[in-house]
Amino acid sequence: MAPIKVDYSLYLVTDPNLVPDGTTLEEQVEKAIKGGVTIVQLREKDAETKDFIDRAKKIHEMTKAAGIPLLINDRLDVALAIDAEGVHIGQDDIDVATARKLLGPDKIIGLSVNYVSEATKAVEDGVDYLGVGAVYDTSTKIPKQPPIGISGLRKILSYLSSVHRYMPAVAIGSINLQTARNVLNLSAVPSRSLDGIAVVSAIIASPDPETVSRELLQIVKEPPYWMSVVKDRTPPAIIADVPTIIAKVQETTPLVHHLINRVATNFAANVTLAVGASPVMSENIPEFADFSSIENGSLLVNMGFATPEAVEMYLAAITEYNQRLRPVVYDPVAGGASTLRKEAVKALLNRSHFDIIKGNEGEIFAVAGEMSHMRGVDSTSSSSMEKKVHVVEGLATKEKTIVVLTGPQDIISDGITTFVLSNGHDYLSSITASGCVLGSILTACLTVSLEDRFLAAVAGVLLYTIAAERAAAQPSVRGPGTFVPALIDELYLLRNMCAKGDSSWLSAAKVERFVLTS
Ligand SMILES: Nc1ncnc2c1ncn2[C@@H]1O[C@H](COP(=O)(O)OP(=O)(O)O)[C@@H](O)[C@H]1O
Ligand SMILES: Cc1ncsc1CCOP(=O)(O)O
Ligand SMILES: [Mg+2]
Repeated sequence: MAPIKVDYSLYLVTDPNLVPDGTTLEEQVEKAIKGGVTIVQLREKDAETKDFIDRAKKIHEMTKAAGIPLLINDRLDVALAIDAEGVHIGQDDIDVATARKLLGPDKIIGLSVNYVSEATKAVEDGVDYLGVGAVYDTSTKIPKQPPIGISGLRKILSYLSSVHRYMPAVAIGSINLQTARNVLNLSAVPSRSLDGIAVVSAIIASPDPETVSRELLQIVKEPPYWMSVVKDRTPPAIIADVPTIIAKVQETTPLVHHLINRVATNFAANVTLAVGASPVMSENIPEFADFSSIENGSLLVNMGFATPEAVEMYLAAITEYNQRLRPVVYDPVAGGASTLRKEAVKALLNRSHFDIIKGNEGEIFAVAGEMSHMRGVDSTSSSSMEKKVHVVEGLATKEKTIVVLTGPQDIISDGITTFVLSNGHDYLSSITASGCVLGSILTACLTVSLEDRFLAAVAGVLLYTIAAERAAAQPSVRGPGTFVPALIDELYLLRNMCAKGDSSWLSAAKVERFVLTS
């Protein structure tokens, strides 16, 4: 068993093929150590033994001076030759028992695992830590296994949370400044999270390993960025704060970057303007970095046209917004309607953090991995309210997000507090994109209420559904065709009333708190 309490927070893995021109591996490692890496693994797949030992001795001088462990990848002879603090071995390398026999009880032995079965055996064999992954596609070695994604990480952490003794675990596989937060926070399960991240090219290939290391270490040490303090909530307390949110949208005109289907585009742009926000529809990957850098900007991912190319485009945008901690809303349109869309939902969940996930019953059930009944974009299931709330709360807890399940009654939950809202009008189920445009409004409200996403969701749904009721009551409205323009008008009128401090329209709100009894 490793004798020392090892800090696995920022685990540098070297790769001689990634060193930028004009510098050396030794220089990159030295800068990374200055930047705060907490453990180093020297990996030399092609070096001659003598060269490997010479390099290992140099690097060991650096790590000893910094008081951090040096592990040798796979080669026990090299580890013994320089008296390294331990080794890291793969599934196809020397077995753990033999390594332990050769190295003794005081050296660190780490093992690469992808699956719970491998982790189970590793625990039985008495390794000191697990290297889990590749989480994402990795360019630093030919993957023997497909990437395991966030879901694969969660499976292993769930298993480790049940193990009698604490087993440290680090994740590896394309972890960098864009993906580190998601990997650390989305993989966490109750009572267990990663002990650190293993990083290769993001540091070794960097022109500034010291700064990158420092920024990565800061991400590892910071609290989960979307943890909002969840106070106990009652409908009157929340409704009282709704006008502030709607007035702030008008005051600040948040930019809502839409990735949205062609059916809904124009309607969504006009609804976004009607509530006082500013829409931009762009599927142009090269401009996502610019858009996600805009202050007061946010992203709506509407999966209406879920082609494989579109999914890649969604992921490109989500990565940019996640990295900049800008809000992202996900509308898994028709998420349960086809095998391709079910796969798309999994792919997006595996790599993204969403601040709100909004959909009809079939879509939310599909995202939650429940049996989903859909016909095209429409939900054809009608589960009990208890069942729907159970699914919504479970999804909100698992994805650390706000879930909005829409229908004749809307359900909003952060996993702890759940509201059922009963406003709206039948015409909303007679027009297309009625759910899509709610996504635009939710995104606008979220942008001005990042510290309280639950409130943002309640504000958006109430604004939309009460506007729908008022629009339907207009004498000019005789059916869906005259309803849509009246709805846009009502959204515009209600946000102006809020801007003038008049929230009398909220007296129509029908909001109940729902507490599961089982
Ligand atoms: N039968 C209904 N009566 C009142 N409001 C409804 C009804 N069906 C849907 N809505 C409202 O319409 C909006 C879109 O919901 P939904 O139709 O479930 O979305 P989607 O169009 O994505 O399937 C929600 O705000 C919801 O409250
Ligand atoms: C009809 C249709 N087809 C692909 S996207 C879309 C619009 C769906 O809108 P909503 O989810 O609001 O019903
Ligand atoms: Mg929809």
